[in-house]
Amino acid sequence: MGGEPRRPLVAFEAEDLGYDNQVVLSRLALALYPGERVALLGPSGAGKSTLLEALRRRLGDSAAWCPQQHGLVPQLAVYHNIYMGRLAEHSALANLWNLVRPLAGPWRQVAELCDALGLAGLMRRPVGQLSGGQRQRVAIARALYQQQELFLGDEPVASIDPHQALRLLALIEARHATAVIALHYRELALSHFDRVWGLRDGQLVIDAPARDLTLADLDGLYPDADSSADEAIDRGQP
Ligand SMILES: Nc1ncnc2c1ncn2[C@@H]1O[C@H](COP(=O)(O)OP(=O)(O)OP(=O)(O)O)[C@@H](O)[C@H]1O
Repeated sequence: MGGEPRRPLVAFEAEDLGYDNQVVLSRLALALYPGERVALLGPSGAGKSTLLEALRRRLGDSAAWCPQQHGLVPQLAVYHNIYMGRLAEHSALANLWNLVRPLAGPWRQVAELCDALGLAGLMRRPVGQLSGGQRQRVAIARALYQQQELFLGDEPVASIDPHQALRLLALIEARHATAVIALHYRELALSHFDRVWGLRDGQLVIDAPARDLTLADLDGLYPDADSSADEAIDRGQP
């Protein structure tokens, strides 16, 4: 009976998050527990990136990070962009050498990720020559390559079609015990996550287990809700 109370990995207790002259999320109170998969929803400008950045600052290097702007170097090959996920683990000399002649171990690991992400055959291609969806998958691969327990993703499947988005989310889930992922597919939020955080008008208005929520609850986050994208996913599923 009883046992140790669960300890959150990170918690905010009535904190204001924002920028110099603007509070974006006021009196934010939430906690992230080990093993939770959280979908972060809300209309554009609601503060999803602001919250993810704050989580990232708190969690530091223990979180794999897939940012919205990707932060890829267009002149460098896919392999090198993914390798950068763990740049800090190697000596400066090893990193320099790797630029000229890829190290065998990292090359194998990156190749395995590229296979899983549908990027096989593109490892030597400069990222600047890839499509938007391919770049997004390189950004996901770089975050997966960090091999952390926890994944923070700022719309990592935004420019990817819903069916592939499902596959990529499954890949992320399989490799991370805990995740917070901003996304726009409401149906996916309910079917593939444990918990939903919903932001609207500067507040966390939903913080609930996904099983307790309906699509209509999530529609309420969006001023001009349209579930057609989600319905498209429904129709496409076997
Ligand atoms: N670096 C910044 N400096 C000042 N204000 C910012 C900065 N980044 C974002 N904001 C503002 O903070 C608010 C929330 O932005 P944020 O990027 O967190 O929203 P979001 O929910 O991630 O939006 P989107 O879905 O469009 O990516 C917006 O009003 C935005 O203009």
